[in-house]
Order: sequence, then C-alpha cells, then structure tokens
Amino acid sequence: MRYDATREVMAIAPVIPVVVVPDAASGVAIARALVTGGIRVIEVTLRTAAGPAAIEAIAERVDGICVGAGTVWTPAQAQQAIDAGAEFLVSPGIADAVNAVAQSRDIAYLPGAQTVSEIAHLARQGATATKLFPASVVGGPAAIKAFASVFPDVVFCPTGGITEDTAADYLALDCVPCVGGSWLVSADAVEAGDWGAIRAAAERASVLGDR
Ligand SMILES: O=C[C@H](O)COP(=O)(O)O
Ligand SMILES: CC(=O)C(=O)O
Repeated sequence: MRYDATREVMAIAPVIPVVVVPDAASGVAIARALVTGGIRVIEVTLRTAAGPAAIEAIAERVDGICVGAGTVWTPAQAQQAIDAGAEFLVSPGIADAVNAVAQSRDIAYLPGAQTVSEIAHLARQGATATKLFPASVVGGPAAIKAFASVFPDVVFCPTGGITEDTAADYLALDCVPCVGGSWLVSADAVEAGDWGAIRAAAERASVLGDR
C-alpha cells in the first residue's frame, strides 16, 4: 500500500477540496481556479456520472494539480478512476475491495473511518493515514486528539462539516496535515460559473494553518 504516497498527497495543501462536478468542462474550470488560487490538489467525487470524465479532462488539460477520485466504494469505480488518470483514491469509510485495487495498481489511497475500531481495522492493514468522516459529527478536534493518543503513527484528514472558520482548529493538531471540505467549491458558484469566487476561496484556504 502506498501510504507514503498518500501522505505526499496530504502534504500538497492545507485543504483537499471535495468537489461534485456536473460535467467535465466545469471540472476543468474548477481545477484551474483552484490552481490559480494556490490549491494544487482536487478530489473529484464519483457522486455524479461526470466524475470519471472530469478526472480525465483535468488530468489531460490542467497543469500543476494532483487529481484524485472521491466517494470510491467499489473496485469497478476504483479501476475506472485510475484509468481516467486519478492519482489517488478516497473513500468516506472502509472499503477493503477498493484498498485491494489501490494496492494492485500501486496508487495512493485514503480510506475513511469514524470510530476507534475502524481506525484499528485500517491500521492492522498498514494504514498510516485515514480520512475521518464526518469529522464535525464524530467530535471535531477533541475527538481527533483522543484518537491520536491511541494511534500515534496515524495522520488524519478530517472531512465533513469543516468550514473556512473552523479548519484552523483541526490544522493546529500535529496529526492533521490537511482537512477536506466542499466549502471552496460551492454548488452555487459552480452553477453560476463563478470561477473567481472559487479562486478567492482557494487563496484564503492556501494559507490556513500558516502552511
Ligand atoms: O459530503 C461531504 C463532503 O464531501 C465533505 O463534507 P462538507 O460538504 O461538509 O465539507
Ligand atoms: C467525503 C469524501 O471525502 C468522499 O466522498 O470521498
């Protein structure tokens, strides 16, 4: 498993934007706005049918961004995303079959956990990096501090319910190199084609946590 590569993805920016794309062209415009704003990583979720095409278009047409696939639950989705050009995969929870594809294709993988037992399950497989979703619901920074006390070798990417105002509270923890969030790329901005708003949100996010 490429958890060293997963940690490299987590080190790119203080925030991994979690994005829902209506079509591939919007994905390209969003990715360009993020890069211009200083965020060189994007997680394109497979929650819409346009996800794989958007990943492919971003990989081909946007320089300087690391594109990954989110909401990956099945091996077929994992294979399709990698074939499209995804450089990393993310699951909101445990998806062992996706982990197996990530291992066989030698690609960075960020699996999700919500509980101590789930983190332990991932740690037994060798994971040293996990998503924590939905972070604000499972207890926010206080919960992560408690998890870190029993998993000192694991770093977390908390995601879910985090905002521009609360991200720094998570990033202040040594075990949190980055957070995930959808706030940079709002559905309203995408619908309006307001790429300037996304660029501005990326500019503010790029300096969160003084990184
Ligand atoms: O659906 C959840 C998103 O992927 C991340 O959560 P968020 O929208 O609360 O930032
Ligand atoms: C929540 C998230 O990161 C995902 O859908 O993969």
